[in-house]
Amino acid sequence: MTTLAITGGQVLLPDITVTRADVLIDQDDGEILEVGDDLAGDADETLDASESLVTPGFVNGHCHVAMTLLRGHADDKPLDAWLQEDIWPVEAELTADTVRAGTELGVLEMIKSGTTAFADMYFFVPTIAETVAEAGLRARLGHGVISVAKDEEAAREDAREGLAVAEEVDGMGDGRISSAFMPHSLTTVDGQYLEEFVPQARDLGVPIHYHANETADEVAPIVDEHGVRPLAYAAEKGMLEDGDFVAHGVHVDESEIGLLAEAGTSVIHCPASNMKLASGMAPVQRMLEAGVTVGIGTDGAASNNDLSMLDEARDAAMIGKLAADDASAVPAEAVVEMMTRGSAEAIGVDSGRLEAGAPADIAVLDLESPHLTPRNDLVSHLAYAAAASDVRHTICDGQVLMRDREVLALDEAAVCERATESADDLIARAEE
Ligand SMILES: N[C@@H](CCSC[C@H]1O[C@@H](n2cnc3c(=O)[nH]cnc32)[C@H](O)[C@@H]1O)C(=O)O
Ligand SMILES: [Zn+2]
Repeated sequence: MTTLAITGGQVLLPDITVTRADVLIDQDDGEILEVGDDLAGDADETLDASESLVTPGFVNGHCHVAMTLLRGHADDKPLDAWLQEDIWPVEAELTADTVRAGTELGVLEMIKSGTTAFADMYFFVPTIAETVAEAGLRARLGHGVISVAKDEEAAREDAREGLAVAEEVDGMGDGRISSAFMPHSLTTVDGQYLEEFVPQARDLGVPIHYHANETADEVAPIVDEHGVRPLAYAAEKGMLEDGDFVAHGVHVDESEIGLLAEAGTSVIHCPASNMKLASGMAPVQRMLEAGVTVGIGTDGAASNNDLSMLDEARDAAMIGKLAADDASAVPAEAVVEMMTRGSAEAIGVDSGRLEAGAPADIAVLDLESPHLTPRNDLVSHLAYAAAASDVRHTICDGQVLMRDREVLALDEAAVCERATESADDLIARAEE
C-alpha cells in the first residue's frame, strides 16, 4: 500500500465544522484511511497543509466543459437568442480536436480551482472522457440530445448516439467516469423521442439529466401544449426518478418542488448563468426546506464566465437570499454542503466528504492572504471570501493532480496555447 498524508491543516468535516487534523490516504485504492492527529509518520509521502484549509474537492454539478473555447465569445443576451444566434452556429463547427482542446482547458481550470468531479453535457463525449481520464478527474458525462430543427431521422440518430455514448464511456478512467442519458431540455427534445428513448436509458441503468425550468419562456409552451407544469410533464415522460438530476430549476412552483422531493430527483443550481442570462432566481431555500437535494454547477464557461466553484458558491448564497427576500436564507453552511456533498449526491458520484472510507477527492486552500484574514470562521470564508487562486493542492482518487499550485496532470502552458488556437480557428470557421 502506498500512502499519502496531508498534514498540519484545518479539515472541513462532513458535519460542516472545521477541526485541526491530518488526513491519511491509501493511494492504491484512492480512499481516505483516517482523519485524525499525527498521521504524518505513517505515510510514504506527505503534502503540507499548514496555514491551509483541507476540504472535500468541489463537485461541479452541471457543465459544458469544452465551452471554455467560447468564453467571452458572446455575452449580454438572453438564453434563447444567445444559443440560436451565437452559440449553436459556432458549435456546428466543432470537431473532436476542438472539443479536446476545450476540455483540456476546462479540466485545467477545474484542477486549479479545487474541483475534483463534475457532470457534463456536450458533443464528442468519448473525446471528453479520454481527456478527463488522462487528467485524473471524476465525471458523469453524456451526449446532449436535441431534436428541434432536425428531421425525424436526424433526431432519432442523435438520441441513439446519446444512448451509445452512455454505454461506451461508463467505467472509463479506472471507473472514475460514469454516464447519463442527457436530453438537452423539455422544449428542445420533442415528447415522441422522450417516450421512445427514456425507457431505453432505464434499461441501460443510467440516470437522466436535462435542463429544466431555466427560463419563463420555457415553462409557458409546455403549460400551453400539455396543460401541466414542466416537471409534471417530465414525470409523465418517466424523467423524474430517484438519481435523475435537472439543471437550473429556476421557475419551479410549489407543486414541482413537491414532485422533486417525492421523486428523489435533484436540482443543480447554476446561479451565475441564471444571473448572466437574466433567467431568474431559483427558490433554493424553498427546495432545501422541502427536502430536495440541491447541488451547484457553473454551467458552461460562455454563460458564467469561469468554472470556479468558489465564485459559484458565493453567487448561490447571494442570490438565494435575494430570491427568499431573507438574509438568513442559503447560509454559508448550506452553500458549502451544496458545493460538495449536495452536488456529489445529485450527480451520483461517491465524493464530497472527508472521512475514513470516502474517496480521496480533496482540495487544499492556502489561508495566508489578506482576504482570508482574520480566520474568524473558515466555513464562512469558503462560502464568501475564498477564491480559485487560493487553492494550492488538488487530489482526486488519491492522486495529486496539483501540488503547490503546479498542475502535474497537464502541461498548463501547452493547454492554454492549444485552446487559444482552437478557439480562433473555430470562430473563424463559423464566421466564414
Ligand atoms: N447534440 C446536441 C448538443 C447539445 S450539447 C448541450 C448544449 O447545451 C447548450 N447550453 C449551454 N448552456 C446552456 C444553458 O444554460 N441552457 C441551455 N443550453 C445550454 C450548449 O451550448 C450545447 O449546445 C445538438 O445537436 O445540438
Ligand atoms: Zn447548461
